[in-house]
This record gives sequence, C-alpha cells and structure tokens, in this order.
Amino acid sequence: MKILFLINPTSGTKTVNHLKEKIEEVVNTDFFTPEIVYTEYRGHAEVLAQNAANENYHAVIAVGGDGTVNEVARSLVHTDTALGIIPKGSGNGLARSLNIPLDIEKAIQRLNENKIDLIDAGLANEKHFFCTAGIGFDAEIGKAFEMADSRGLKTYVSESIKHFFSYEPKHYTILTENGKIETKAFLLTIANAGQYGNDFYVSPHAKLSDGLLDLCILKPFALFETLPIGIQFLTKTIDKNKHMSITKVHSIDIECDNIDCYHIDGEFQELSGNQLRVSTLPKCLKVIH
Ligand SMILES: Nc1ncnc2c1ncn2[C@@H]1O[C@H](COP(=O)(O)OP(=O)(O)OP(=O)(O)O)[C@@H](O)[C@H]1O
Repeated sequence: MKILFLINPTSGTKTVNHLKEKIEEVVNTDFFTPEIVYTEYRGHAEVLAQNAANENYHAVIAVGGDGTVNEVARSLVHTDTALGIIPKGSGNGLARSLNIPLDIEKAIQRLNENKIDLIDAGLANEKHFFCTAGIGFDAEIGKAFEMADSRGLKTYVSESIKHFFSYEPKHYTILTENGKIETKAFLLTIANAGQYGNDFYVSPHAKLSDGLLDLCILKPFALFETLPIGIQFLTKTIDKNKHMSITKVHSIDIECDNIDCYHIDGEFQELSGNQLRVSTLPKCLKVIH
C-alpha cells in the first residue's frame, strides 16, 4: 500500500533531526511503501494530497500541525485515501482529539496498526475544517499568531494576553435549526473536535463522528472571572460555566457587523461580507488513528 508523508518544515517550534530517516526506520515496509516529501510553500500539501488521492494512495500522512492537517484533509474528503497524522505543530488539536501519540516514533508505530475510522468535517463559507472554526476572540488570535515571528504554545499565550484587554465582544445574529439567537459574545466557536489544541477544551463533550457541530458561545464576562474561565478550558469543565452555552446542531448562519476575519483550524481567513455559513459533512473523511 502506497503512503505519502508530507512534512511541513515550518510547523511547531522543535527541530526534529533526521525526521525522514526516522520515518523510514519505523514505518512497517512489509505493508506500506512510503514516499516522503517536504512541503515548499503554503498550500503545497493540498496539491500533493490531491494528486495522491487521484492515484489511489492508501493514505497521506500530514507531518505538522493543524494547518498542515487541514491542507491534507481537505483534499481527502469523500475519497478512499485516509488521513494520517504525525503531530509536529504548535497545537496539534486534531491529533490530540484522536489520541494520536505526540511522540513521533510512537505516532509512526500507531500508523503501522492501520486502524481506520470515518470522521465528520465542517464547512465554514465553503472552507473545510476538522477541529474548530471561529469568528470571535479566537479568530483574532488566529490572525495575530499568523503575523507573529515565532510559533508554539508560548506565542499563542502571549498573543492571547496581548489582545485580551483590548478585545471588544461583538453582537451576533445566529440562526440554527433550533431558532434564532441574538447575543453579544466574547467567543463564538464551532467545534467538530473538542479542543483548539494544547488540550484547551472549548467543547469537552464534542464527538468527531456524531454528524453534528457544537455551537459554543461564551458571553462577555467580568475581568475577575478570567482566571477561573482559563482553568475551566484546561480542565474540560468550561461547559459548566454560566457564561458558556453549547448546543449540538447541523448548520449555523452567523451575521455580525464590524468583523473582517474568521478562522478554520486556527488559520485566519478574510471574511468578505458580514456572514458566516457553517454546516456539517458527516463521516466524510477516513482517518488512521
Ligand atoms: N514550506 C513551507 N513554508 C512556509 N509555510 C508552509 C510550508 N509548508 C506549509 N506551510 C504553512 O505553514 C502553516 C503552519 O503550519 P502548521 O499549522 O502545520 O503548524 P503550526 O501552526 O505550528 O501548528 P498548529 O496549527 O498545530 O498550531 C500552514 O498554514 C501551512 O500552510
């Protein structure tokens, strides 16, 4: 079975020495014929994964973070080629949600077991996401992270703190199959997986293959509540907070004035117009985990 490893050399903060050699050493060549390619530019993984799917490869393995995973996965939706992940990014949200080991050697050994399941994806203004999409504070952080000179958890934390004090919660009109919501929100996230990455859980009970998306609305809160809220994100208890509401839905239409960006899997996107339309694509992607 042919499998293609796509390594993003820019993802994460740790330099992994001899990554190509390590893959060649640990992958089970009795079953797999591996090919290993380094991506050369943003979007390259999408093109290479698409070619592999057209040539009926068994799997394409994203070696990187959620941005690389997204580029590979969006080319594999509704194909017979499975997504695999060797986590090497800053957040690794999808890998963590699938319980893929963060240790590179162990992640390759897991690939060798070749356990495959189908997962859902989301579409936000026609762009696929597999972990989370968002239009509130998280989108602003996605934008700041992209502009930052460094990557990694430290950069996420410092950008979040920097932007937190100046962020103005926006007013949203939200339409789902359950009706209309008019609300001000600090954070408006649509979760397919439960976390953003780094075990920061926005929807602790999200399921990757329930055919549903979790609409997470965190309403504005007082400054003294910031620390307890931060702790609740990290202890999988944010759903218990009185400012948070989480509902499972199939589709979400969001309208908001004064907003120019959203994010998919942490990657910032320009929002043209004031609308974000989100829907679910149930069980559309094969994953090895
Ligand atoms: N050769 C390359 N040069 C520059 N950018 C690249 C290259 N290959 C891929 N990219 C881009 O790098 C971006 C960041 O990669 P990725 O998301 O994998 O890492 P990360 O941001 O450190 O981790 P995470 O998303 O888990 O926080 C992606 O948007 C991808 O398009």
